[in-house]
Amino acid sequence: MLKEKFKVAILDMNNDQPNQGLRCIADIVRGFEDEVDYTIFNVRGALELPDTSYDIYISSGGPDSPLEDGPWRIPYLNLVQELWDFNKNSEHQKKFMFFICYSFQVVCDYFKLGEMKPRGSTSFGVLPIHKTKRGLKDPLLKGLDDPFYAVDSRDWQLVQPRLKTFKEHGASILSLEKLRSHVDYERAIMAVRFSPEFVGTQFHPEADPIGMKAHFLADANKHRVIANFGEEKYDDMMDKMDDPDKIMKTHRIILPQFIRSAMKQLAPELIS
Ligand SMILES: NC(=O)CC[C@H](N)C(=O)O
Repeated sequence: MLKEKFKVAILDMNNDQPNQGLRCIADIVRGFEDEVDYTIFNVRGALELPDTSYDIYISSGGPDSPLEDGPWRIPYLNLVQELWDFNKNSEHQKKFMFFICYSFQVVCDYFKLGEMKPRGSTSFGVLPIHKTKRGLKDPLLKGLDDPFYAVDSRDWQLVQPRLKTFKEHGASILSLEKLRSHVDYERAIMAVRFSPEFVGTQFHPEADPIGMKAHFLADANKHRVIANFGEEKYDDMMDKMDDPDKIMKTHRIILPQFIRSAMKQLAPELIS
């Protein structure tokens, strides 16, 4: 008998801007091509949204303010709420959702988990991400060191978590950005488990060294990074990209592990 494939929806939040993220997400999902079919939806650029018939939803990063009042926002949040309610009301069948960077920010703001605000300066590069106590035990980050390394690229941050709201939702903080020595800064929240099925990261778990390297070797991008962050930061970032223990490891573990574990929960008898 032909096995039915799992349905994956990739929600492209890039607003038609060139980016590396979507190719990386699609590459990871294609790694499961025997088990899944996937469709890409251009949410901000073309107001496309999946219905609730998919099993797994992966929502990408994207440019500009996560508080932007675009026409995509209400329909997008309605979908998130519908999937959230579905999980609450369905005992066995569940919907799985992964929120990356921009999507993480949008949904953390929607769930009112903390203050979403612009940073003093852009955070950009391959940075160490620290696990919290909960993060050390959570299956999302299993197999990664503490700290582990990931691509961070953002002007916004989620700080001052509302712990009461976290508790009410059953959510937990899984990782934080590096401790900054100047005391006035607050550490941004880098990963959240919203529920057993909904998770998100402020960093980019999909980033792969090949794409990142190609992107930053291109003259225009190289010059932009050097002009904004200096040559030292550029060289440091390029070095870290080659290190198999840094973004390659994060790329290989987080999203594939999420997809595998979702499939296992969706149809335990089909996956060995
Ligand atoms: N890489 C991203 O998705 C960035 C998200 C958002 N535009 C920010 O600057 O914080």
